[in-house]
Amino acid sequence: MSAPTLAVVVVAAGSGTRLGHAEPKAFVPLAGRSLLEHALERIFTLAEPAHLVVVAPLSHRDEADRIARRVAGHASEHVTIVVGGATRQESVAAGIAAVPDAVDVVLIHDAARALTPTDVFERVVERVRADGVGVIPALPVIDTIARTTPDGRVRDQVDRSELATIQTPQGFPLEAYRAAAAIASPGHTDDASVYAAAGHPVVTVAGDDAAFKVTTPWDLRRAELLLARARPAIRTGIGVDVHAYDDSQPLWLGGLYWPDEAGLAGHSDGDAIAHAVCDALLSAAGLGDIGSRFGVDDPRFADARGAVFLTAALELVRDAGFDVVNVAVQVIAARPRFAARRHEVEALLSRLLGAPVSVAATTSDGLGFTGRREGLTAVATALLHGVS
Ligand SMILES: Nc1ccn([C@@H]2O[C@H](COP(=O)(O)OP(=O)(O)OP(=O)(O)O)[C@@H](O)[C@H]2O)c(=O)n1
Ligand SMILES: C[C@](O)(CO)[C@H](O)COP(=O)(O)O
Repeated sequence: MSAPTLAVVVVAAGSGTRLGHAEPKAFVPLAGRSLLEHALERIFTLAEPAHLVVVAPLSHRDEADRIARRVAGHASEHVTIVVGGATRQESVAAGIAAVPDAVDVVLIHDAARALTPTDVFERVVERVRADGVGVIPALPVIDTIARTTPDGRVRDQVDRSELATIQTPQGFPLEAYRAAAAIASPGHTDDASVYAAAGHPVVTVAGDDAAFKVTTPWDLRRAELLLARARPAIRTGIGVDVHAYDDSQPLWLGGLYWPDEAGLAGHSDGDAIAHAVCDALLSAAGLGDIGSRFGVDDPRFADARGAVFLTAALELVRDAGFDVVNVAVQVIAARPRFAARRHEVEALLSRLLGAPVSVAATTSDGLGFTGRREGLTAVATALLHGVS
């Protein structure tokens, strides 16, 4: 991919005092994913490729890096993570400094506006490119606005037809924005005011109700409800896992220990059934896969039994607002002889997942690597039901 000429700076370094969670706001979960991840997903569906700069708190720099690279996938080379400052304005400055020089248009976006639809980004970019001005999404004010005194008395009303509420992303020609930011006084609460203070024109395009800033616990609940409504009630997923036999290892399969059988090689205990089921659950919930969720560098999962992975995957799926309807597994292997313990495996997995799990097994009639008794394959499907 040639170097993008668009950059998006996502500011995610705020603490979220008004939301009141232990972790910084951008890392608070919303339907199983962080606010930051939701925000980035909507940026990576932009038609125009963009260089992404995420501005994170020092404490969550590595977490931001993991999230951004997971969402960016093959575009990860165009991701930069920087550490933010004490105010939003300082965080934006840190982000802008990291934007590559090949960029000509920059968008500045709040991670807290996690559900901002992609078309708002597109409207802003299009207008900056067309007119070379600063562009901000805006919505009309719908409430009556009054000027009040510090002790709560109403002084007068303000003509709301002249007012708008301002959202992000806010877009600018990069060079002009950098020059404006270099001479800006502190205390700006958005980027358009930095740009306008240097004498540049700023225009509005239509904002979107879904681009609201998650600020209070009520906002988070509203975001959860919006996602629940958008989510289809039923989802299916598929998972496949293959492991080679390793005579020096004990066999753990379907959560059970199989004495006198050759084990399976692999990270953790090589339980291909449990791993395929995890992938099916995560895939159905749109939560990635076992490798990206429970990486080999995560000490919780070194040498972990299948049940540990299944319990962790189930927790993620439930946090994302789903219940498991059922899981089906097909094992393809010459050994172990499965029939004698099938019911035991089904009972154990069903108990772990709180839903029926059925397991079937077949050989491959001597064909392929399973036929040559080199390894075992497990294929699983999962059906989930949205509950929130
Ligand atoms: N020092 C800061 C302050 C804010 N932000 C980011 O700017 C956006 C808008 O700020 P706001 O929602 O007000 O976030 P907080 O400052 O975290 O919230 P609060 O005022 O409740 O503490 C958020 O995405 C936030 O992460 C930032 O990157 N650096
Ligand atoms: C940039 C912004 O989201 C536009 O509405 C807003 O100004 C951020 O202000 P905050 O005081 O940092 O929440």
